[in-house]
Amino acid sequence: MSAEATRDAALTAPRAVPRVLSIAGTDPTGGAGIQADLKSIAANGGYGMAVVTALVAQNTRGVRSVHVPPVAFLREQLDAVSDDVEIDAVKIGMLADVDVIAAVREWLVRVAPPIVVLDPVMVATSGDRLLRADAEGALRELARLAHVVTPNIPELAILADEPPATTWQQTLDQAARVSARFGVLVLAKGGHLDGDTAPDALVDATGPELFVTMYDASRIETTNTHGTGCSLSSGLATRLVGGVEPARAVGEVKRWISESIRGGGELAVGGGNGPIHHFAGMWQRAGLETRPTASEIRTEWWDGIRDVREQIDALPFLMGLGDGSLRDDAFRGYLAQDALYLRDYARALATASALAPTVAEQAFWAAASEGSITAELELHESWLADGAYAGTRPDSATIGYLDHLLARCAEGDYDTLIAALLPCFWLYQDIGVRLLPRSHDAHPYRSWIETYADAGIAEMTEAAVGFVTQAAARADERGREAMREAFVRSAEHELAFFAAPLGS
Ligand SMILES: Nc1ncnc2c1ncn2[C@@H]1O[C@H](COP(=O)(O)OP(=O)(O)O)[C@@H](O)[C@H]1O
Ligand SMILES: Cc1ncc(COP(=O)(O)O)c(N)n1
Repeated sequence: MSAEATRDAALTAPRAVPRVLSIAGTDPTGGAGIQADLKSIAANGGYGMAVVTALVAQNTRGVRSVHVPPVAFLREQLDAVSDDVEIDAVKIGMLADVDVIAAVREWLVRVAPPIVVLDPVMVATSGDRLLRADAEGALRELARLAHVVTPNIPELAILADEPPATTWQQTLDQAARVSARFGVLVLAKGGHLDGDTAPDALVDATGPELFVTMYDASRIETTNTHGTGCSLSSGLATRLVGGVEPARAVGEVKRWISESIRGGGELAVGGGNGPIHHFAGMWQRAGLETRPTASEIRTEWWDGIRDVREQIDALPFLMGLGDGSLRDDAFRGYLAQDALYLRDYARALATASALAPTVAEQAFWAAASEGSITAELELHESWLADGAYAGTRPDSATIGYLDHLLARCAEGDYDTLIAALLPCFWLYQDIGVRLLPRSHDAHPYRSWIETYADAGIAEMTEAAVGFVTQAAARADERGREAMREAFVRSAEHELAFFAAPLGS
């Protein structure tokens, strides 16, 4: 892509996380108002912000009192947000009185946010007033500045300045009149009608043609409906960002509110009309698990086998290998076992290649398998050419290690298999690099040490560590634990393998 095309794409693509401002009243029990809005915005994928219009002493049983701070302070809050943050959408809830409405109106005209959803809050579920009766006319006029209004049946009646609808058809007709009169989309909510459905309809009578999109949902038998209207409108504002078709955004938010109403019972908050569970579906689908990064796993796993590494270093075999004092027959006996090991290790590497999810990994494990066989052949040619070890049978350490690897192959789980394959790369490369300073021209095991201290081996080890730890970072907790166990077991087998030639 050219630089211009990249920039154009960045300008036209929806911002990944919409910034959504709620202008509303409070609910200290967290189920309605601003507290519900912030949860809804987050649950629908947005970054939530909040300007408080009124402080409401309320709970799930009802409203106790309302405190409206000075309007000048409301203006300061609104400007503090818009002077700093580019706002993608605004949801407006409780406005309390005419002065608050006037301040919000002036700000809306000046700032012109791209999306405005107005929930014409008038009366709480408990029946308490949240808008002074003398402010209804001002709220009606504010509807002209919104893109979508989300009235329930009593609120729709007040917007229409008519008696409340008693049937769903009357509701739709009334919504069409409000839509045409104020030039706004109306999401009419049938939640307050009797019956076993909770139908909603998006009504657009702003042009010459009438468009009605119906959303049928079965009514959920519950008393946990505190804050449904607040939640629906703020979730909708969030989902409208980025030019999403309103009919589609309503469908999405409706499915979300239904699962959140259904999950409300789990919360058991308060003794009245309880809140909905804004994250019920999300928590169920994704869980609450956190995941470590690949580099954290790298450190944790390496530290986790510190004692095994220290025990390997302390083995007489390793000490003799380092200072060159190791007896020749012990070393050749070890190599004969290693040659047996490498043939099956190569098969396990080939299985990892066959199971690999990406071509890069497939190629990597195939190359490692080939390298392993080549190493086996070279061992025979250089150290074991005299045939003295030709009939060697695998000892119990070799059998134990290979059984572990071949069992992981048989399971067919790529992640645990590559975790089991890793210690052979990592421990040998580490030992090679640490023994290298002790090698010299006359050192009897110089070629062995230099093989494992080689830059090519370091590169392959780095790649293997990368593939394994990235797979572990992607895995869920159980999968990651199974990988770690397979890795530790292989490291322990390496210890037994190094201990075997000298009988520990
Ligand atoms: N018992 C219920 N079962 C299913 N959906 C419901 C139920 N109660 C409300 N809803 C839905 O929740 C949303 C908010 O509706 P409503 O309760 O009418 O708003 P408000 O809180 O403004 O009165 C609507 O989509 C409505 O259909
Ligand atoms: C501050 C505030 N705003 C709105 C509502 C309405 O709640 P509901 O969504 O249940 O109608 C409320 N109870 N409190």
